[in-house]
Amino acid sequence: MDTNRILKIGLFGFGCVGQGLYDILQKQPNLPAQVVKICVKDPLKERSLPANHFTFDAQELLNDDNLDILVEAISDAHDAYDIVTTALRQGKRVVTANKKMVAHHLEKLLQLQAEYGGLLLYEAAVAGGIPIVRTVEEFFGQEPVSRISGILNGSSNYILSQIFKEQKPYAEALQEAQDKGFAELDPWLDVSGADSRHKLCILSAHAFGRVLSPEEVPFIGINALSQPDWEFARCRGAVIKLVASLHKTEEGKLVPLVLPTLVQPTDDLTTVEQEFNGIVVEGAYTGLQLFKGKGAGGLPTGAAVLSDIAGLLKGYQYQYPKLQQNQEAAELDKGFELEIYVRTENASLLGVLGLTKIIMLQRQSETISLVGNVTLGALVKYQEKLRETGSLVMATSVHYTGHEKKIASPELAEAI
Ligand SMILES: NC(=O)C1=CN([C@@H]2O[C@H](COP(=O)(O)OP(=O)(O)OC[C@H]3O[C@@H](n4cnc5c(N)ncnc54)[C@H](OP(=O)(O)O)[C@@H]3O)[C@@H](O)[C@H]2O)C=CC1
Ligand SMILES: N[C@@H](CC=O)C(=O)O
Repeated sequence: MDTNRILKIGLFGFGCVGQGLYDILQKQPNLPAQVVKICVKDPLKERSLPANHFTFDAQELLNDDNLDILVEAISDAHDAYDIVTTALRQGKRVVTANKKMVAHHLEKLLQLQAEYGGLLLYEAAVAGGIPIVRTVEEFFGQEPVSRISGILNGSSNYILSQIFKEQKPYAEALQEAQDKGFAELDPWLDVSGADSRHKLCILSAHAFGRVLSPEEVPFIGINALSQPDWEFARCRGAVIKLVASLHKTEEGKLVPLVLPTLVQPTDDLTTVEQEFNGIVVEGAYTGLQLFKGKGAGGLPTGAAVLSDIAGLLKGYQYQYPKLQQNQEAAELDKGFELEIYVRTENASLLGVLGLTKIIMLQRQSETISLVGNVTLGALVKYQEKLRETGSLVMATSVHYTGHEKKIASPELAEAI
């Protein structure tokens, strides 16, 4: 960071990410940046720093004109929105880690920056320490991208690794993800796939020039998985990963999805384990590239925040080149078909999903499992019902292509 005076930072939140940033700044005293004041919520909580470092009043930081940059790293997306929009209305420079807030309010955040001259960066909001936002924004700014897909939630990936590799029960693996600071305060966001969907929406604006609303992205999480699903994966010689994917069809329409997905040993994502994230970007000229790194945790995420701080100091701002290029927002391809594995106790749901090319796998008392093709439109429409009924929808391939009738294993296949 090249500045001739100490940069004064006002920090909101002193949990995993806030503390991560603070610790990095302590580890590198040569950095000309200092956290001057920290705003937190709970006055009764024990802190690792003396009390005079903290305030419980957000206005104290928002009204302090001596602060150069505000860093927002709190767990509450509503309060984060209030803090960030207030700061942007004051024309301030802000870094946020809050993907839920950015995904739900990107249009507004862009408008406020244009209107009041403030700046907002959010590298930490997507894939922790992997510099994917800036890579997509900068490197892929001019090159058409046809697909961006991968593992965007460290907690889910950690849990799946623990279940597959260490044979740990789900609840124990989730508790570990929470203890290690990977999980959200409300871990439903992680295990339901909602957090991955938020990150996919953010990447969409940079990679495809389309501000996707989270409501447009169907999501099913790893919380829907149970024993027969692991068995199905094993029979197919695959592992299960939570994959978020956005690709462009030949007609130029978009297909966004967040689903547990069968990943084969030959697929790039198979090497992405524990809290790591892995993102495959397919560019028109560069072809496929895999970006892999720590997707959660205090230090990797704190490092992403630090890089945004340094970026702001140098006057860096997102240009959203794809948003500038796209005059008309790309439509979603609601008719796009993909092959899925479904397990449900709600037979009527199978009817409304409009599945085609069905292969019945198993019927055990109330539980039915089958493989068939479904459209994106049906998943968007019935995702809530699927979640409510504890049904699982899992993509049978990361490539979403082959609709070929492949029987999972002779012992599972009851009838065709
Ligand atoms: N953990 C991770 O690996 C990553 C997290 N993120 C995102 O970063 C943000 C922070 O996550 P994380 O550090 O894990 O969360 P934690 O739950 O560890 O910490 C949250 C912090 O926010 C504070 N806080 C909550 N509400 C308020 C409020 N209204 N005003 C002031 N402070 C408040 C809490 O205060 P108190 O201490 O008093 O409870 C706490 O210090 C979230 O948006 C998360 O999604 C992004 C990438 C990775
Ligand atoms: N809870 C998130 C934290 C980083 O974004 C995750 O597990 O990926």
